[in-house]
Amino acid sequence: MAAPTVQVFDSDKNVADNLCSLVIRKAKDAINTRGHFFIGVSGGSAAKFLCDGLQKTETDWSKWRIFFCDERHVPFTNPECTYSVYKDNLLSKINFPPENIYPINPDLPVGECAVDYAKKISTVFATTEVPVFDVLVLGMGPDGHTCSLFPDHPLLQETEKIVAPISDSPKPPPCRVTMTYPVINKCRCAVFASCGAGKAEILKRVLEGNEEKPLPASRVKPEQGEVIWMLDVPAASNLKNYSKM
Ligand SMILES: O=C(O)[C@H](O)[C@@H](O)[C@H](O)[C@H](O)COP(=O)(O)O
Repeated sequence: MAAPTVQVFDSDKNVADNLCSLVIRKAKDAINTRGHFFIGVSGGSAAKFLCDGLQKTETDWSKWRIFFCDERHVPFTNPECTYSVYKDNLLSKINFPPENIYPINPDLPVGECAVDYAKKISTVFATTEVPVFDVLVLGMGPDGHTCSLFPDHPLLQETEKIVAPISDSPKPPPCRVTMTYPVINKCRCAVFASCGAGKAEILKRVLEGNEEKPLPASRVKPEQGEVIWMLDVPAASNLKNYSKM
């Protein structure tokens, strides 16, 4: 398990550009070596970065399989739905086979929905083992949460399920479906994109804190994979050691 790589850029635009370049590079490698590219995506600013940047790219979209690191348990028509953000702002603009993106089924009650989503992932990966994602694109909230894994929440202790429901999310909406550490920490590459001064304090704790009860974002430590943090200067401003790209 290597230490996280921290990359600091002079603007959020450069964070977005570099995030998209990394994803495209990883997609190319995965398609060349294994035939498919399995990616998990998140909401928030990471969604905007990916939707804006990836639509300009050349890739074989038929080889992509897109899943959600977490999703709000709301109908697709609800503006809070992360799947619809990608559908409206990326998929509608590229030639993407609609069957190769896997939203949750929000018509199921949240507990069943999580079970159904875990099954969907295992079916697409065609494995009974924990699936290995090529890339998980993650965001981090100002409380240090990532996916829908929040500080001090019992889901941080999940060791079996790869996807779990949550119905008491401190960040609204309260009901969500989220990947858990057993699958997150099997991925080949986890990349966080975090921008803005509002992230500076928590980033110092996440990256340099060495805390007894690590914050959710600090617990992203893929056994065989890498963790990359892409930050802008304001987000990185409290860190001791970093060099600007
Ligand atoms: O469903 C959600 O609420 C988001 O996925 C959320 O977890 C987000 O990733 C972080 O809050 C960081 O968001 P920003 O990068 O926009 O600050």
